[in-house]
Amino acid sequence: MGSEGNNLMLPVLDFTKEVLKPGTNSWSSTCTSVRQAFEEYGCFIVVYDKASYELQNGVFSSLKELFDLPTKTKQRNIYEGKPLKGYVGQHPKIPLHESMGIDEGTTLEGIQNFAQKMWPNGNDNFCKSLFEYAKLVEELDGIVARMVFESYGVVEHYDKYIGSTSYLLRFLAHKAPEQVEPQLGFVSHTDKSFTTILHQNHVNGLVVETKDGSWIDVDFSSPTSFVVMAGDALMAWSNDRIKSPNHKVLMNGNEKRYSLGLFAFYKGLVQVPEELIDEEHPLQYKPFDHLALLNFGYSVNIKDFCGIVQV
Ligand SMILES: O=C(O)CCC(=O)C(=O)O
Ligand SMILES: [Fe+2]
Repeated sequence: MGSEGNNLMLPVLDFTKEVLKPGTNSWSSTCTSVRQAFEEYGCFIVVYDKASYELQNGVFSSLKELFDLPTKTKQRNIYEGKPLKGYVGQHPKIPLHESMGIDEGTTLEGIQNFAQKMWPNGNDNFCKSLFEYAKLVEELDGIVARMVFESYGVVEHYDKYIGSTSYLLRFLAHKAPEQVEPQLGFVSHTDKSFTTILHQNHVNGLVVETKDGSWIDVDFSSPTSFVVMAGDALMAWSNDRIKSPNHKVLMNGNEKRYSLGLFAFYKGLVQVPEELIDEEHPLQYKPFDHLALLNFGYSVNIKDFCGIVQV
């Protein structure tokens, strides 16, 4: 099912058990692996077993229920100036794709407001599953962020990150293609987030571009697998040590794919830490307002927004 028939794989990092305790040996070695994976691929797979079987089932049956609603109902979730939030579907260029998002998607209030729009009589199961899921993934994002900061020797950035980050929770559905050949589900792009954490049902489809232009089919069909991806804001923060990878969705086979993305946005100025500027790595980005980057246009290059032209 390879997009290019290659055998490339993303690194797989184990985030279960004692790895999650700062100060242990496994924590320190995982911090190093996180940094290496980010610098080499811009993303990696994490094995994270906090979500029970019941929760997984609850989340994916809620997503099915959501996308089975009439288009008119789904269109009630409008853009309102927040990229990634408004309903997208029946787009002629990507006919298999549908998506919609919840701003402040890790808060019960955000999830309930969204559910109210979709189901005016309420939907407790949806709210309960999605809130529990969002909290677990938010926690995972915090662990990854702490590991990144620690691996670059700036662990003191962690508290500020946790206090200043807001999350957009995005739901995606991709229909199975009618053709035998793989079909584009979602166009190639980089994320504008600091980090994005993706999860899916058992149907693969995510493809990620490597530095040398090959494409990796990402197998994260196991219920305990998550993809952690660097967005443009992490690329800028790291002064280009980490590159936000191009990625897209290619659909194959005859099953529908449901996926979720948790997008972290920093409410305030993102600035390259002094520790990451040296002769080998001259400053590449001016301090920038992350939410302004998002509103600047989803397809713009971050270098046109806040990049420093090297002379
Ligand atoms: O569905 C996926 O796995 C990827 C979705 C994605 O790239 C996005 O929402 O930005
Ligand atoms: Fe993406």
